[in-house]
Amino acid sequence: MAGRPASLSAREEGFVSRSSPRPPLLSLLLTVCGKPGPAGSLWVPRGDAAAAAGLRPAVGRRSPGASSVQPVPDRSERTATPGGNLRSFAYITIKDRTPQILTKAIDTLHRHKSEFFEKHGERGVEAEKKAISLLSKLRNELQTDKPIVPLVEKFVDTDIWNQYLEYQQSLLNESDGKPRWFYSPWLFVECYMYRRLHEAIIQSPPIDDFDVFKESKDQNFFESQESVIALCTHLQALASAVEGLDENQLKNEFFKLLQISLWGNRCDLSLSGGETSSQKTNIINSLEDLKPFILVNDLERLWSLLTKCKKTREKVPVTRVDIVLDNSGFELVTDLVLADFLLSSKLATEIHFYGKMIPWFVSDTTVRDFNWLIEQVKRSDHKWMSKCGTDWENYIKTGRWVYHDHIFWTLPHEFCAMSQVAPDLYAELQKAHLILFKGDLNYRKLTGDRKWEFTVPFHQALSGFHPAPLCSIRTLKAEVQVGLQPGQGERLAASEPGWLTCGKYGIFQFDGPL
Ligand SMILES: O=P(O)(O)OC[C@H]1O[C@](O)(CO)[C@@H](O)[C@@H]1O
Ligand SMILES: [Mn+2]
Repeated sequence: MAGRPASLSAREEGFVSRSSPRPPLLSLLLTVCGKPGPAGSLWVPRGDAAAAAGLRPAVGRRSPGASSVQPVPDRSERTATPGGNLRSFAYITIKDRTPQILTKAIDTLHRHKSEFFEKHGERGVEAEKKAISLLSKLRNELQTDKPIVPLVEKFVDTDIWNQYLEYQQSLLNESDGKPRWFYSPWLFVECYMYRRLHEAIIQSPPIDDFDVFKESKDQNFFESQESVIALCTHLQALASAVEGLDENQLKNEFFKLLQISLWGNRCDLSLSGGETSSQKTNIINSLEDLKPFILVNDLERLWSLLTKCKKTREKVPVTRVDIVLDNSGFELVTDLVLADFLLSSKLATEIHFYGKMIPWFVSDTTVRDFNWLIEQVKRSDHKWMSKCGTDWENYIKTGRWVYHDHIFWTLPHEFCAMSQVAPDLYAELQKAHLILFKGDLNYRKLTGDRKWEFTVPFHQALSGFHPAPLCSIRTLKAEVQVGLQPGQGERLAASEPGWLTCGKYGIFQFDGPL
């Protein structure tokens, strides 16, 4: 790739330089993300520079009167890949992957019809029909690029979502009409899709607590059994040896478990359109081979931070590590194994987890998934696996592990808006000595999903979001990456056009005092 054009770097395009009036909350959102606001433009499914600025492309790009969006080459500045794939990842996601996910959700509801009948009688069947019809309507709206419509139910976050929709509307010129699926920021429409999916379910009582993704999440866990056993066995062996480890050995093990947690992030089910994506081989054996794929490696900084805390434990008895979880199934096991080790190695004394309040991006962890997985691990026939489950349950009972729910994680806002939109959550995160953000979606929200230059410092891309020292642990599955060495991104692009989105590369990217 010939690098990002200077015209797209470090500009306030599309975010702060608008003159149209905004509702008060929206103006607030613009100011909290730093003055003059995050640089770089947003990813838009049918994005070119104008669309990225929130401006509609010329009407001619859409066949007049056409009921569906025709695939057209995305001539966005980001597509200068050798070999010439002219479509952005955002476009492909909204055009292909999200309808596929909706189709799978509809199919899942169909397959549970008799279960709904057994549980709720005719009402269950009627509810299933209703949910399916709402989801089909949603799929149609998306595929035909209809306007984004407000949410209609009354859930805890309905008002804030609708305010955010107004904000998106306010970014458009009067003649542009309503925000639409293919011409709005990708992060926003992708989140909106999952929120509308949830709306379809909660509008269909008595099956309003049905998680259409539960089955796939559970399947991912079961298919990864061998790796889970290997990990639990490794963890238990480590726990019994940990006291005798010297500083270097301990550091080595810490790095190993962090890398396992990183590669666990390859198992998300949204990138694969809801298809199975589990860990079938023992990941511990692959760590050395995978090292060259770590593009940013700030592990030493995590180590020095936590060892410093450990050394001053007499003065400050609590070291708290917060983990903003991503996917359930195998990835969650890797995170819990890491969390367990942090306690047994005394690198931390308390772990706080954050999950999603509603089913999200197919495989994201909800409290139900969290509890279910621990229960499964505990009930295993395998001695060491079951020991892990018992320990984990005890950590929760004794408060060494704490699970938090917050609706902010399933809002479309980038994290620099958190201190204003969810000050209670921001205050909670401020109590941590270190926050680990798992996964790609969290990275997109940390960086605002903007077209940053690859060399922009991570600290800058966070746009004022600094609740505590933090680290993103993420495999790359979206076209945003900051903090690279000069030339690094360009070299990767030249040798591997899909490097940003294929999930093969990973980062440990830290922000905090040195
Ligand atoms: O589970 P993760 O690592 O957040 O990955 C989910 C990713 O998959 C995608 O949905 C792929 O489209 C991205 O939008 C998202 O960032
Ligand atoms: Mn996820």
